[in-house]
Amino acid sequence: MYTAEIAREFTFEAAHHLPNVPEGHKCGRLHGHSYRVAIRVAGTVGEETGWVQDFGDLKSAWAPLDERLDHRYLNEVDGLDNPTSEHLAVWIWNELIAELPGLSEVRVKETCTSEIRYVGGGSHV
Ligand SMILES: Nc1nc2c(c(=O)[nH]1)N=C([C@H](O)[C@H](O)COP(=O)(O)OP(=O)(O)OP(=O)(O)O)CN2
Ligand SMILES: [Zn+2]
Repeated sequence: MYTAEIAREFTFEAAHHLPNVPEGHKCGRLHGHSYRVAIRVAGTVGEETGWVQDFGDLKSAWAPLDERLDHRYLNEVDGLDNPTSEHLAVWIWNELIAELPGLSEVRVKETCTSEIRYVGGGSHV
């Protein structure tokens, strides 16, 4: 018996602006990103199954979120009025945790060079 982590990556396209940045900050203007999201699930590798969880479960859990995020204006999505990558990662975590109780990490990349990683916990909105 041993534990492992599985991960799956997803992409979606969306527009946003950041309402709370200082005046003149480029991110205050409407713009878009090709977002990349990675979700990880940790658990015991089943003796019979040989896996932590079916990769397909991660895909199924993500599907309704893709519907709510892809080609959307994120500021209009309920709970994402200030859609920083950090807030988006927490939002994704909160949406997935019931479906994926082993969720261990959500990563969000809005550009090739920037990434945020959320592992749950803390107090947040
Ligand atoms: N900690 C965070 N910082 C920034 C966020 C964020 O969500 N969390 N978001 C932004 C903007 O969304 C911006 O679009 C991305 O900015 P940046 O990483 O600077 O992207 P660029 O590709 O424009 O950067 P280059 O300098 O051109 O490579 C800003 N900060
Ligand atoms: Zn942006």
